[in-house]
Amino acid sequence: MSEKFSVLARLKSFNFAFKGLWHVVRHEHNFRVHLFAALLVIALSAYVNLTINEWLWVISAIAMVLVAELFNSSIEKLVDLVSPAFNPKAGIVKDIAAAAVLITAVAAAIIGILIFYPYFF
Ligand SMILES: Nc1ncnc2c1ncn2[C@@H]1O[C@H](COP(=O)(O)OP(=O)(O)OP(=O)(O)O)[C@@H](O)[C@H]1O
Repeated sequence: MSEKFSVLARLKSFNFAFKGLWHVVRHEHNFRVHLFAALLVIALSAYVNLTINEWLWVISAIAMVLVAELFNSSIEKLVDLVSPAFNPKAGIVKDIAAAAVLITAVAAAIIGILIFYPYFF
């Protein structure tokens, strides 16, 4: 049977999500690097006064990278939990999660170049 809707329970879920976010901000260097880059890009976007459409692309690209980084960190933690010892399969799982971040970062870089190039050259 499904539970009754509770505003308090929903607020607690938000709290768990922020707890996870705060954990990666404090402990994951790669996430901090991407977050710092995102803040720089947002500042640059405000400086050159992007159009609404350009803002949509920039925000989507930033979110895509940060979300991939969060899933990557989560998968790393899960792998460490279920396979603390060396295991080639565990390594592949982590490598694939890292590859997902790489793809999003390359796509975000291309989006950034296409959007900002006309403002500077
Ligand atoms: N249990 C394991 N068994 C086999 N190989 C592993 C294992 N854990 C990690 N590896 C290999 O080492 C690489 C780095 O794993 P690690 O957990 O140290 O990530 P990381 O370097 O902390 O990543 P990031 O820098 O993104 O936080 C993995 O991509 C994988 O190739």
